[in-house]
Amino acid sequence: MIEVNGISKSFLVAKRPSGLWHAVKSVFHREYTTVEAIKDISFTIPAGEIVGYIGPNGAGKSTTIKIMSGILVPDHGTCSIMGYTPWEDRTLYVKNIGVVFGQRTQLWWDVPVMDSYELLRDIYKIPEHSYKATLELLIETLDLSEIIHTPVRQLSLGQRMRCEIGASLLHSPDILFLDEPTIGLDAVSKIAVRQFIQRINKERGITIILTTHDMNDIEALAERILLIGKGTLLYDGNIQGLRGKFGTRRTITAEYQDYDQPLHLPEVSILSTTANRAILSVDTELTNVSDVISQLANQVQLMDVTIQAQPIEDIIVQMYKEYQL
Ligand SMILES: Nc1ncnc2c1ncn2[C@@H]1O[C@H](COP(=O)(O)OP(=O)(O)OP(=O)(O)O)[C@@H](O)[C@H]1O
Repeated sequence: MIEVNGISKSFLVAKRPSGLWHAVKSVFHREYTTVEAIKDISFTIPAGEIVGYIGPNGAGKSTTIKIMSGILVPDHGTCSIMGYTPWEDRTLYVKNIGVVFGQRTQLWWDVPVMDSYELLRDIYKIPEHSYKATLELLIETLDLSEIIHTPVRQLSLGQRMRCEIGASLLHSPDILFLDEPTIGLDAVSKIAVRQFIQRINKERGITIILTTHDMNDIEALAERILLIGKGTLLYDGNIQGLRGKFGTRRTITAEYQDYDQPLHLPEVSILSTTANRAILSVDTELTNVSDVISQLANQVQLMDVTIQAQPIEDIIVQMYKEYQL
């Protein structure tokens, strides 16, 4: 459904020197540098998949999404989405996609949300019967009935985001690009947005490309992760693969009867200890968890032990470090 092949994109950026003399000089002679935003990116995405597109700030995520949604033209490479080249067949192509940029709005600021929706209906030439049916469904599933007649500027961020997602789905697209859809939302709204994304993917088979810095979004939603760093694709696989490759640490929390001697646990990082509790970090590539617990049991009277896998957030930080991002 989506085939991206060797796309690259550079931007020519004017150097802005500091100091008055240099600023005056640059009016007559401007120097430029080239920023390579993405380099030779390739991937394919089958219909119905949810893909998390992740990477640190400035990695090239938005540039890729802009190329895939037809806003930018790459310098090299090809991109075929549902048979369209996004930047060439834009008018026909946009009928098949929905785009939500969490930091920007596609709704008219001063008018009620409903008026924006009706304008979008006209822009996309959505037939009245299917518009009504979709609208009803969106009002119900995104809980819009209380807010749809309110001007956008009076909405909270979470309410606006629900309306934005609704707007992007009015024309029943097959593909949805979501750029930071949960940014700035409270915990309850984040969960509501995630559940909705999951639901439209499951029930309507919409393919979703999600960029986010929120690893909980990724854990909740993405079956597959594409990791980009400094414009290059570094990892393409699932979360389990990521854990296997980078998430080798486990945290052991042990509760025991009061013990006032130092613990002897070779190859283990002791994160904290009190008289009756220790938090340990174990690298499973160096030693295994059961050995650590039996060493511990030889020294203290254990009451309770919990073992936690490394949080996905830590794994990502480790990956960024490993790739020097
Ligand atoms: N219009 C532009 N003009 C000049 N440089 C740009 C432009 N758009 C992006 N860049 C540069 O390209 C690189 C990639 O930017 P991009 O916005 O794609 O990153 P990103 O991964 O989306 O980052 P973030 O997580 O911060 O949103 C950055 O170095 C950025 O400064």
